Amino acid sequence: MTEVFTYTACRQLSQMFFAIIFFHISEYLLAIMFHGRSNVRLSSLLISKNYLLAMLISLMEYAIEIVFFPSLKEYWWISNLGLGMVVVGEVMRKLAIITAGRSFTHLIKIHHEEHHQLITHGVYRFCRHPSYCGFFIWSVGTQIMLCNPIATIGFGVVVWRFFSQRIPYEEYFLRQFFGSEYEEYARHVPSGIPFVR
Ligand SMILES: C[S@@+](CC[C@H](N)C(=O)[O-])C[C@H]1O[C@@H](n2cnc3c(N)ncnc32)[C@H](O)[C@@H]1O
Repeated sequence: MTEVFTYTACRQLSQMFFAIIFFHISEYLLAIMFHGRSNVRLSSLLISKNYLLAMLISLMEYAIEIVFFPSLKEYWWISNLGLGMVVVGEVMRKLAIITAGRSFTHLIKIHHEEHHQLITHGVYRFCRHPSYCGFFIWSVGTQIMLCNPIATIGFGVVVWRFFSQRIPYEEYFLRQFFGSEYEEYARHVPSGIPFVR
């Protein structure tokens, strides 16, 4: 029993830490690649207080459950499904960043800059917000990978609410920058976040 417990915790937690470290370092490096070192702040690591709190709560849930309900963590098909979601979400987000290039900024642009072009090709052909869709899949996937039922629901609700408010705000400016071109794009391509038009 102890051996299984150790293997399970070691494997699931190391997958989690690798996923987090890879996600943030690659975000930072891509930001430097497209915007130059002098234009990139540490905020491009995308680590906020709320994010740290959410990750801490998820690790607390994991610790409590692996001690009191260890069998909950032994559903390997669920954990592997989560791992698959982490990979798919990560690939989707990074494809979005690489496709949009300089048009992709971590902060929402509220003034039109010359180099900012409307991107509608690559992954942007399938949804208007592939990086948000990728992050949504990635973040919920991390909790499914840990077999954390409460944090899975919590992450899903919080991340969905965050993007359901951010998308209309972001698109208000995209409509100002690109006018009818963006209207036409938005008419034919879904947002990529469930139930967000
Ligand atoms: C964090 S990026 C997210 C981009 C997009 N929402 C996504 O999920 O892939 C935010 C910046 O991308 C820009 N942006 C969003 N969609 C865009 C598009 N289709 N073409 C060009 N810029 C876009 C916005 O103006 C904003 O400054």
